Parts: sequence; C-alpha cells; structure tokens
Amino acid sequence: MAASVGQLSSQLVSLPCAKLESKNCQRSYEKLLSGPFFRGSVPLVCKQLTTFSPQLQVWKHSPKRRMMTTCSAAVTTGSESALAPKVDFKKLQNGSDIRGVAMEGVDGEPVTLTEPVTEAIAAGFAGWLLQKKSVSEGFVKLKISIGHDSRLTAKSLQAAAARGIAGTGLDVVLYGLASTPAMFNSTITQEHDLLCPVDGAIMLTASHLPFNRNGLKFFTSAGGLGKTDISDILNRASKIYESMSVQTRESSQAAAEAVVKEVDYMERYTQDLVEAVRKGAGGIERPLEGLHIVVDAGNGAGGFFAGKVLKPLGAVTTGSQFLEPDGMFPNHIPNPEDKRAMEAIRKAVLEQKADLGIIFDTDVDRSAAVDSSGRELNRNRLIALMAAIVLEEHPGTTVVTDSVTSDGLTTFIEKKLGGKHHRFKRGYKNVIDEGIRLNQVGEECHLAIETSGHGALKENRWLDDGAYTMVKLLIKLAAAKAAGEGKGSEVLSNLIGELKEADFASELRFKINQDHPDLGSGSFKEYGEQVMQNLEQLVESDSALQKAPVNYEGVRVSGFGGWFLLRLSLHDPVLPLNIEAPSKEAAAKLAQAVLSAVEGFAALDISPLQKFFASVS
Ligand SMILES: O=P(O)(O)OC[C@H]1O[C@H](O)[C@H](O)[C@@H](O)[C@@H]1O
Repeated sequence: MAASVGQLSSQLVSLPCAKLESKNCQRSYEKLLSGPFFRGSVPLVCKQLTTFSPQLQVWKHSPKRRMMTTCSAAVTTGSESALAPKVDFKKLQNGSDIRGVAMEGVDGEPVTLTEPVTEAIAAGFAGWLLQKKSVSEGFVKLKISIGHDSRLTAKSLQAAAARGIAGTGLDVVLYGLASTPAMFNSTITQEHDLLCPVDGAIMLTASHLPFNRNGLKFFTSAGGLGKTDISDILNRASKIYESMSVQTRESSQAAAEAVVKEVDYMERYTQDLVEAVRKGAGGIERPLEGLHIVVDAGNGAGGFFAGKVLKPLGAVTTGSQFLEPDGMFPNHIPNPEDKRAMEAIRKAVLEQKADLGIIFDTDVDRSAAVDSSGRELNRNRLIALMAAIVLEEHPGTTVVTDSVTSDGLTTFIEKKLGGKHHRFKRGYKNVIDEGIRLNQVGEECHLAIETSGHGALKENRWLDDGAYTMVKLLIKLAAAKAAGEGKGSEVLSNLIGELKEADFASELRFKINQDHPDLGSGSFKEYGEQVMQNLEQLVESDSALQKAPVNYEGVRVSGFGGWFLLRLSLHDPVLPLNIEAPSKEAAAKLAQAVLSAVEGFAALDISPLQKFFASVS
C-alpha cells in the first residue's frame, strides 16, 4: 500500500501511484496529458506530479515529465490546509450510491471526492456498522473488505478508505480489482482462510461514468445499503471530516499499516460462478466445451470472466476484448446500454463467428449478450430472455422491471410466458426492493430486472450481479448443447422469438435550466412535476391518447399503436422521454402531443424534440 498517499492534500488530485507502475496506466496518463481533457489543467497536474515525484520514477523517461517538473506551481504536502475546503457531503449522494469527481481533467468539474473525504466516508460507514452490529451482536472486532474497479483513482481512494476504517478501530481486508457483486458476496462467504465473512464491504466504483469520477457502494450480509443509510453515513462523514487534523490522519495511517490485510477473494468468487454453471448443467465438468464465447469487459473489472469462468468450463474465448483494466476506458464506455459498446461486442461475435458475446459494465453489476447472429440481447430483450428462463423454473411468477420497458415485453411475459409483469419505477434499487417487497406481502417474485442490465434473482439473494445473469444464460446454453439442440446460441434467441418489438424506439432527454427565472423559487423537481401535470391534462382531453391505467412513475400514455413515458430523471435536472411506436409517423404524432404540453415551459430545453422531428420527417 502506498503509505505516502496518505499525506495528499485534498486540494490536489488523487493520483493512483501504484497504478502508474503498470504500462497500461502509464499509457493512459500519457493520453490524459496529451488529450483534450488536459487543457487548462497543467499547473494542477504539475503540482500533483511534483508532490508525488518519489513514486513517479516511472515517468523519468517520459518527454512530458520535463514539462511537468519545470512548472513553478507550489508544492503542497499534508497540512492543516489539506482539510480546509468545505465539503457538502450531501451532494455526494446519488440514490443508494456515493459518487463524486475524484480527479481533475474535465474543465468545470472540480474534485469533490478527495482522499480525506473518502477517508471520512469510510470512517462513517465503519461507525454506522459498529452501531448496527453492537446493537444486535454485542461487541466484536469487525472487518470490512474493500474492492475497486479499474479507475485511475482506485488505489489512492482504496488507501484512504482503509485509513478511515482502521482509524475507527476495525480490521480491513483489501481485495484490489474486484466486482461489485463479489463485494456483497464477501459478506456471506464462509471461509476462514479468506477472512470471510466480512461484516461490511465497500466497492469503489462509479460504474460507467467518465474517467474522472469515482464513488462508493456499501454492503452488509443484508444486501446493498439504501438511501436512508447512505444519508446517515454521509452525515457521520461530514462530522468526522470537520474534526480531522494532521494528527488524526497520521494515527489512522499508523492503524492502517497495522491491520490492513490483502486477500485474493476474486479467486473464490469466480470459482462459485464456475460451480453454479456446472451444477445447473447437471454436474458436467466442462459443459461449455465446443462453444466459442467472446467477452468484452470495456477495460473495466470484468476481464476475469473469460479466463476464470469461461475457460475452466471448457469454452473457447478467442477474440475476447478489452479485458485489461484501463481507467481511461480507451475503447468504449463499459455500459451494456451504450450503442457503441454493444456494436463493439456485436462486431467481435460476427468476426469470430462466435456462439455468444458477453459484455459487462465497469463493475460487473450489469451485463448483456449478443447471439451468434449478431442480435443484441440487452434492454427489453435481456429482460424477456431472463423472464423466459425464470418462468420455466417458476411458472406464473411475477417479474418486476423498471418503468421504461415496452408494451411488447408485457404482452410477452403475460401472454406467452404466463407470468405477471409488474412495471415499476426506474432505478435498480427501486426495482430490486420492489421484488423483495412483493414476496413479503405474499406475491411470488423471482426476478427483478432493469433495462439498464441490473438483474437480480431471488435465488441469488437479490443481488444484481451481471456475471450471475450471464451464468443463467450459460446454463441454458450448456443444457441445449448436451441435448444436441440448436446451433450456436439459437436456444436463447428462440426463447424470445415471440417478443414483439416496436419498429421505432427513442429516448430524448430535456434539461431543466435551474437558473432560469421561470423556476421562480421552486426546485427543478417541482418544475418537472408541473410539466408532467400539464401533459397529463392535455392527454385527458385528447381522445387519441390513453393514460396507462397502472403507472408508478411519470406520465405513461398509449396512442397511435405505440406509447410514451415522460418522467423525472432519478438524479439529474432532466425529463427523459421514451417513445416506442410502430412507425416514424406514429412516433411523430406521440412526440407532437408531448410538444404541445411542454413548449410553454421556458426553462425546459426542448431542442431534442426539434431534432427528433427533423430526423423523422
Ligand atoms: O433517471 P435516469 O437519469 O434515466 O437514470 C436512471 C439510472 O440511474 C443510475 O444509472 C442507476 O444505476 C440506474 O439503475 C437507473 O436506471
């Protein structure tokens, strides 16, 4: 662990010193320094590099280094001033996650998730956990595991989080590069040699967000923490941060040096995935023998899946791509909802003539697939596929999804599969919590899944695990192969053969300008509500349009053979509009209805609608 990282000033960017030792990261930094993000940030980067020069031997021969070391920017080392910036911890909350800007590099995005802030948040989590556990179990020395994705700030924030926990008197186990679901699993794995189960787990990740961000997710054996607990932790963190001094940070550093241990937990986690496929395939050791499956990890944390899961199961993985972690994400955004990302894995499948393609987001809580014909199995199609598999196992069960799912999906789940589609709200935590709630009130539900690719199964403790979602597809594929049924991934494609899809689907996002006088003294949320109320009134007076009889979020309307949903974004001052229709003309009619309702709202940027009309005319 890089101890001197602990002396970093919060005003400086956190450089992942350990990461710079790898060629990959060196390349990433060269790219960062010569790329468009670097403009205007020279003095700041110089400051950091000067500060960290002992650890930056690796840059000695880089031509960029001369430029950096000749910069006259003052060197800042750890001091009282390191904690001077006031931090609004509440602003770091993003639903049930914590997210912030962890490094410089994007104009107008100052660093908010510094090392001292991360240290305070981790200490806040430790305090929260201590309170929970001591209430229920009496005093025991608790352990917290920490893992991270491939981000450039991963190592330095991991060190900061370790200090925060150790300073509270708890033990710390570092996993290094890990997946979000693996972190949850570490709270339930029973294996003394691995120091498991841990009492709490932290994953450092900002999912698919740009390279300069990072964040924290928290788990206990009861699952991921919810919004209320995150607010509580941030409250505690704010107080801890205010009382931090050089002395307290030094003693946390000393505590960390004494208690931090490292463990290869991913070895165990991947073994569990391998065993799950073997078991599902009827106990065959290499059930994927003869299948060619390519993986695209988008340079996130999911590269393990090819070598540690697919290969031991017998699959050929030639042509798998972007498996090496690289926090600059140089190839595409690791996001199975992203068109470029899906195109990249589609191309790989077709070029390799592979049977299946698998793609993960950065921290592997989301995934999608591509069949052997190059058909993308993401969004509604992935939900339909998972519903088909789960409903074979649990006839009649309810499937909970987010709000932007299609009407075709409802028909498929209810008419073809005989299940019940419960279309709920956007947000993976909302969807998963609703699945859990339904079971509690006596409605059987085995699958809760979002179009984003977050999918959670009751059989997997309601954990949204992108790797486990793929395990379910692999079991199906292995069974078909053993039975000599179908070629490639036909068995998967056939399962959703009757899913009706709209010829036209689009998502437009209207920004609300929070500084616009039209907002008056109200919030953007209130403004968004007004827009939606206006739309609702207009729909009621238009006989061509029908409001959805059951709806949990925004305004969902059917008409002209299609539907639209206007809702408030979960996090941003944005109103996203989803439209699906049988033709461009029908889509234009639906969009026209929305336009008439929103055009009077001056703070709303409706230019995406104008562009939309231009594209469909
Ligand atoms: O409401 P939006 O801006 O579309 O964002 C909604 C999305 O936000 C995050 O990415 C969550 O992880 C997703 O679960 C959620 O669906």
